[in-house]
Amino acid sequence: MIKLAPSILSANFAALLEDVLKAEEAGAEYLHIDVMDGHFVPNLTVGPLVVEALKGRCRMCLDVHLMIENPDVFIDRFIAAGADLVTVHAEACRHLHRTLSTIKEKGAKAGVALNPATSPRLIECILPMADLVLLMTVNPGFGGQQFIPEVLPKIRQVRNMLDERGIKAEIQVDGGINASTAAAAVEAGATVLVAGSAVFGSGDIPSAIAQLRTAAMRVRLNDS
Ligand SMILES: O=C(CO)[C@H](O)[C@H](O)COP(=O)(O)O
Ligand SMILES: [Fe+2]
Repeated sequence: MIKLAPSILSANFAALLEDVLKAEEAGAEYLHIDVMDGHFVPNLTVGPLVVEALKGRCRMCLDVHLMIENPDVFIDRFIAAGADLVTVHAEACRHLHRTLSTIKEKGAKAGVALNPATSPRLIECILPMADLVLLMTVNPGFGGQQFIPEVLPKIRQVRNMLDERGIKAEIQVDGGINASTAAAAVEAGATVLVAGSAVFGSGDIPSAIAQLRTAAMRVRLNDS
């Protein structure tokens, strides 16, 4: 089953809960919250207050994507605010094993993210402790960018690494995902699709979610 993770990066922040509930009613399983610090990426977004404001107001998995330096400093606060899943960038962690352990000890699921230029070999040793591997399909920092097709072989590579080791972690793809690019990502092995502009920027949230679901399911039906 493919899961959909609309990213609030493209939502209407003046009516955030309304947009979020539309996505939930349309069947989205995760709510993707992009956290940027102006250092790891050249943009600033939201912090734990926004997670806290949404906690208990929707049933979707609160999926926090930390694009920040020194994520260890903030992990506690995001989990206390209600994050169900916390994803850190391998490129931002000096002691990735320790960081993932901390996330799990504090009671959240642990995800590890890789930029388009980073090799999956970097995370080979910690794969057994990851609940999710996020493969960026754009360079992180902004919504509305074009999907980078060169990441597709990397999705396949991570799919094989997980399958060979019998690890059940999800593979999440993030950046430039829409009804046209979703199929290739799912075909390569992705199981969770993040989409910001294609959902919240579409003007019709339920129809955008339905289109993504159809695109993903078509691949699965062709496979079976
Ligand atoms: O992490 C991100 C950017 O760094 C966002 O989750 C991603 O870009 C979603 O936006 P879009 O679907 O519009 O590309
Ligand atoms: Fe993201």
